[in-house]
Amino acid sequence: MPTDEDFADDFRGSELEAVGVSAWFGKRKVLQRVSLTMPPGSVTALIGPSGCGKSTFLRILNRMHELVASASLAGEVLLDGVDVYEPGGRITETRRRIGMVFQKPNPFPAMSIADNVTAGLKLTGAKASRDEKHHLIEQCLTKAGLWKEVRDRLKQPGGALSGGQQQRLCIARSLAVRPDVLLMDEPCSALDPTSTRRIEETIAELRDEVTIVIVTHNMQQAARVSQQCAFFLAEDGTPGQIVEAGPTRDIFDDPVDPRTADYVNGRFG
Ligand SMILES: Nc1ncnc2c1ncn2[C@@H]1O[C@H](COP(=O)(O)OP(=O)(O)OP(=O)(O)O)[C@@H](O)[C@H]1O
Repeated sequence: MPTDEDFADDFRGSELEAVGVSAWFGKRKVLQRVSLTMPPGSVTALIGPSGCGKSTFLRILNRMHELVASASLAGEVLLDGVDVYEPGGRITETRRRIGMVFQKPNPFPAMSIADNVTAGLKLTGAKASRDEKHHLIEQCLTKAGLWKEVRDRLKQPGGALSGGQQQRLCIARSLAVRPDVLLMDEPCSALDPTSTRRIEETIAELRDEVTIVIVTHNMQQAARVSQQCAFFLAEDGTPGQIVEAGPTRDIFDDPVDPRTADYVNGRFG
């Protein structure tokens, strides 16, 4: 059961590194030798046109890719230097340490707000007293920027919240199992501009504690929230590759590759 001290002392995020990652669906190769370091204390944005493999790459990072029957992959994903695909490695532990927030908010709609936050603890087998749970609920909802809005209605169903609130509830649920990395797959694409801003503020507040990797189609959002960007491209039916990765400012203001400049300036994609 995580305590305040855990969050305060060692909830600092981990380094995630993809080394030569390729991916297939059946015989079709969709990613070609992608390498990327995602450092702690920072937000890495994955950008690029539709279909270039950003979501596939994200799902490889926490072993969700293998849930698809036809899917296969090559390469390594190192979490603090240890390959998450190492034989004998525990999938549930990888998915606990590397959490995921999806495009569409997916709280358990009939479950209370409070129970939604602690829902992941059952999967990890963590035991907690009532007081510990209450403390964790407040802590995670606070970190997700939702506590003040819901503290008087914790027993109401998660499905009764607005879309933006539901997404912040999902972030709180992810945080409750104390991840080292949080993957976010277009977390704002179903939200209005105000809710989007609220999530972006939450991301900014969380990045000192958990390494964040976010897929976004919104270039303004990538520029606002990330410190590092990776531009993916799958040209003419070839598998997706990283054209260029580096500090966000360089990718937007001084990219090396003309294709990066064209993409971030909205000339294609
Ligand atoms: N479950 C699947 N089965 C077969 N092919 C898939 C599957 N999921 C994705 N693909 C294919 O893999 C390629 C990469 O898809 P992916 O969703 O990773 O791209 P993306 O860059 O995230 O796209 P978008 O920005 O539209 O979400 C695409 O050609 C897609 O059609």
